[in-house]
Amino acid sequence: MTAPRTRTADALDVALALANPAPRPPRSPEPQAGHDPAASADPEASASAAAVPWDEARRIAADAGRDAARHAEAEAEDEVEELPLPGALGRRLAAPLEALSDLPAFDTAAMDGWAVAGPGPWRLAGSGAALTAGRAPRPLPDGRAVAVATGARLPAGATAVLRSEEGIAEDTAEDGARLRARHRDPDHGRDIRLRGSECRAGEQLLPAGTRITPAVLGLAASAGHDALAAPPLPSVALLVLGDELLVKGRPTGARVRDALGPLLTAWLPELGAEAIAAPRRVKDDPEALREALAGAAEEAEVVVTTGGTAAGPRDFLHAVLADLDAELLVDGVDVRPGHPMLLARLPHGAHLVGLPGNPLAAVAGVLTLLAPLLAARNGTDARPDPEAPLVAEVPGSGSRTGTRLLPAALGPHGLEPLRYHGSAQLRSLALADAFAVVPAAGAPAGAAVPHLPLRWGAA
Ligand SMILES: Nc1nc2c(c(=O)[nH]1)N[C@H]1C(S)=C(S)[C@@H](COP(=O)(O)OP(=O)(O)OC[C@H]3O[C@@H](n4cnc5c(N)ncnc54)[C@H](O)[C@@H]3O)O[C@H]1N2
Ligand code: MOO
Repeated sequence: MTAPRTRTADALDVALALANPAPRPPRSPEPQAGHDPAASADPEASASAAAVPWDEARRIAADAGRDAARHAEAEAEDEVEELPLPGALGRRLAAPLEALSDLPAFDTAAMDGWAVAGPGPWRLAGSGAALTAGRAPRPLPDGRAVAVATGARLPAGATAVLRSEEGIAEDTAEDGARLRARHRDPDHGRDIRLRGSECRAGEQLLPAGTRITPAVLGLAASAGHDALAAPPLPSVALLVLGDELLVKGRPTGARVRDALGPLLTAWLPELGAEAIAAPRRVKDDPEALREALAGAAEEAEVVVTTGGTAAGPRDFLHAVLADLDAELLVDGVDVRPGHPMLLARLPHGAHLVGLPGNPLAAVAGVLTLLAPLLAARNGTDARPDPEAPLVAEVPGSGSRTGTRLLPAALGPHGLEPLRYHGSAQLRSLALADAFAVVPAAGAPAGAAVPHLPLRWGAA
């Protein structure tokens, strides 16, 4: 994707290139640009001993999603809804999509010109007015031609379409209007879309479970459907933790804006899930968190929390999960950012994805745990990550271990890591096309590395 270069070139130039020296932020004594305080404070010291390798965390999340799919399958039948076409977008087909008619439903002109019957020259039928799309034509006797527009239903007896640029129509005194081919007669069947050449009525076009994309809506409409049957998407309850978070206005005093409520709410449909409600704000208080989690687990298949995953004085997630007898499937992942992310199974079967509070770390948590969980829940097989060369060196991360996920622009020469990749920073993410997956030791320019595409696309 090269568009960000042209559309947002200035912003991208600022964000590009890990190796470039960072501009000094205005009126701020804080270091910036890859020297995010949260990222440079060495969390190794208190990192969970149970942290699993990044790939394994993704596998565990996908396994959990498959479990959830088996569980959901039993209940899905009662919940299938018939949705008018636009409303079914993003869901999955409950049943195979069948064609309700032949496609095309009739022989159709593929070009503007004349429908001809048999070899030329031809007598031009009718008043000379063209058959246009939507009109039912009368049969065309042998030796006749009639003007047609692209998409028009062809008359019975038509053997080919002669394109307008290939034919010469002239009025003759003795015989009325005549048509001849400029060079040679069209071959039999030329520029005719035959009835049923795309599909026959009753034919299966797509299997059950296919994601309903704009293309699927178009195909369903072409094939005669007004509505599609689809079970609801997995439901997600979003709990945003942190007394310091503001929901509007500028960051003031010691308080910051909640970035994750808006980001995650908007991302869920693309991840194949539906939020049950607006993000719920939860106080930094263990009892409030316990109640919120227990309530959310009753209402939603997946509970997503933000913040409170670490071991700070106001981080209560671990304690509350223990109190609820949750089973921790992943407790910390060997990845930066996003290290303290977690995945748990709550007592009545709902899954909980605990995203770190630092916003870029939370996004890493979505890609590592939530996306594989939901994809597998929706029956999507994991595909190998695409690879692309790094256009610039990524230096090693010193004493730190773990896979690194770096927001990157994907251009014609490969992946260009972006500068603002600190775990509290979203500036580069907003311009990124993908996360480059880089080992802790770093990688030289030109090395092919896997990447996780951001399907929303920054272009
Ligand atoms: N001693 C240690 N401290 C920390 C470690 C560690 O291993 N040892 N890990 C660090 C890492 S890595 C991360 S990531 C964070 C994770 O912290 P929490 O998940 O507990 O998140 P909070 O403490 O609640 O918040 C962290 C940070 O993020 C801001 N935040 C929270 N929610 C939002 C939101 N919705 N929108 C915008 N910003 C948000 C919050 O204000 C804090 O600044 O822990 C490190 N610490
Ligand atoms: O570095 Mo944390 O990993 O700030 O997510």
